Order: sequence, then C-alpha cells, then structure tokens
Amino acid sequence: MDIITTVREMRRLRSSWPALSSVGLVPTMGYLHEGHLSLVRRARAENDKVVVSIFVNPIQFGAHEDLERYPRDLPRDLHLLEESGVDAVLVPTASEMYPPTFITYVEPSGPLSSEAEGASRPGHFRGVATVVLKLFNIVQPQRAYFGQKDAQQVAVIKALVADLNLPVELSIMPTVREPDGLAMSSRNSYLSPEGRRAATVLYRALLAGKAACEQGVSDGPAGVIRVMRDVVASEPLARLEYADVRDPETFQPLETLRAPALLLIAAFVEAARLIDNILLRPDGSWETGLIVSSS
Ligand SMILES: Nc1ncnc2c1ncn2[C@@H]1O[C@H](COP(=O)(O)OP(=O)(O)OP(=O)(O)O)[C@@H](O)[C@H]1O
Ligand SMILES: CC(C)(CO)[C@@H](O)C(=O)[O-]
Ligand code: BAL
Repeated sequence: MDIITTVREMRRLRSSWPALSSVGLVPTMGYLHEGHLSLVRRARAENDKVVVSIFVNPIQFGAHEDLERYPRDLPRDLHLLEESGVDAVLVPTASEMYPPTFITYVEPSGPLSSEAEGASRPGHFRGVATVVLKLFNIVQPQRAYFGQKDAQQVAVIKALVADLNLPVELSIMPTVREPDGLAMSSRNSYLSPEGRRAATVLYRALLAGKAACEQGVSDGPAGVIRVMRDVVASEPLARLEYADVRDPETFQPLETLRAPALLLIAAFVEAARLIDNILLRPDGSWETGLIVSSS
C-alpha cells in the first residue's frame, strides 16, 4: 500500500496505473471505524484501484469547534486500510492542501448549505465542498464513496457534482450502527461510559419519529418534530440542537408529511456533537441503517 503525502506524488502514482483501470476514492478524516470500512469494502469490490484520503480539513471547522482535539490514530488507520486491500492512502498536510497562496473556495448557496447543519456550522459546507473538489482533482476517481450518516453533506456533494459537471459517480452507503443503534462516529470516542449510554437517544428519537409518521400525526412534520424533541428532552445528558423533517435533496423543510422525507437530529451529548438521520424513501420504505452484530 502506498502512503502519499503530496499532490505531486499522488499524480505520479495515478499516472503509473493502467489507463483503463477504474479508481475509487473514499474521503475520510481518519480514526476509522466500521462505517468507514463499509465504504472501503464497497470501493474495493467495485474498482481496480482504491484510494482512501485521511485529512482533518481545517476549513470545515468553525473557530470554536473541535479541530485541535479531533481524534487521530494514523498507525491504526493504516493497518486497517492495509488489511482491507487499499492501494493508496493520501495523507496530506494542511499546508500541502492550503499553501499560503490559496484563495479559491467552492461556495454552495441556498438552504442546502445554510440550514440545519449549515445553520449550526456556518461555513462548514464551503469547507467540505472545497476539499472534496480538491480531492477529486488530485485523485481523479471514477467513483467516490460517502456515508448517509452525513445526509446533508451527501446532498451538497451531489449538487457539487451536478453543478460543476464533475465526471465522478457517487455511491452512498447506509449508516452503520453499534448494536444499541448509536451511529458510528469518530466523535463517539469523546463520550464517557454514561454519555455513551445516553447517546443512543438520537437513534431512539428517530425511531419515535418514524413511529409517529407510520401512525399518522395530526399536525404532520411539526408533530413528528415534537415527538423527536420530547425523546431527546427525556435524556438529561443530551442537549438538542435541532430535530427536523426535510426534503433529502433540497433540505427545504416539509410542510406536509410525504415521501421522500429525511428525519434529522443533531445534539450534544457531553462534549460530543452528534448527528443522525433516517430516510423515508420515495417508495415509502425506510432506510434506518445497518446494526452491526455485537459478537
Ligand atoms: N456510521 C457510519 N456509517 C456509514 N458511513 C459513515 C459513518 N460514519 C461516517 N461515515 C462516512 O465516512 C466518511 C468519512 O467520515 P468522517 O471521517 O467524518 O467520519 P465520522 O465518524 O462521521 O466522523 P465525525 O465524528 O466527524 O462525524 C463520510 O462519508 C461519512 O459519511
Ligand atoms: C468528506 C470529508 C472527508 C471532507 O473533509 C468529511 O467531511 C467527512 O469525513 O465526512
Ligand atoms: N463527518 C463530517 C465531518 C465533520 O463533522 O466536520
């Protein structure tokens, strides 16, 4: 497995691969878990070459967010990726990605980038869109793999690919969950044992919202949001940021309950800011993610 730290080396490696070989890219911020590895496995199955990037992108973090203490364990990540049969890992430094001369950003506009996660984290999607476009240009993959756990990021990247005519096929993988339903996230490592137990409240709230949709609530999305809020309020260690029902592509709030619909939650549990969602697909079936077995 090649470990690459510069754009120049990545280009050299990429051009040494046979012209017709397909390349799959899995962008990550490292501290890998089963959620990341599910993307890597899919990329391995579908491409001749697999590149995983590990880069804690400073420009998608707000001034008071957790950039400095974001968990990192590069030796462990490299070991897991080697075992998964990855061809190359791109681990650039911040100065390689953003040299002092850097001035060009990708700025998504509208509710998709300014509401929900965009409202809680101003500038976040500008940072995500900019780094993802850079990674696509550096690696030049035919396919790129992202997780549904970051549903708004998925919608922003779909818009980026469509709007800028990027020749990349996106593959979106279901949210991988711990046996008790908590969505896997590198930030779960911030939780104390008590906080870890409390963190299941996000998934429990989403399932309560789903049940409310299925049973029919008189006031539609507002009623579903109320149900989700009440579940989070019942957990003393959790502080809700938002519970929402939105269109999965535009992120416009829904005025009436219909499919497709995305049920979204963001909440702090202790010092960890966690997000989760479940999707009511256009055909009326639910995507709630995959629970890994405890054995
Ligand atoms: N539980 C999960 N299931 C499926 N995909 C996931 C999961 N968690 C993260 N991913 C996906 O892995 C990719 C890299 O995500 P990232 O490195 O930010 O991991 P993370 O665990 O979500 O970190 P964070 O704690 O910052 O949310 C993204 O496309 C993300 O959606
Ligand atoms: C897509 C991404 C790697 C861009 O930094 C990041 O937002 C993430 O890990 O989801
Ligand atoms: N998984 C999204 C990256 C972030 O929270 O910044």
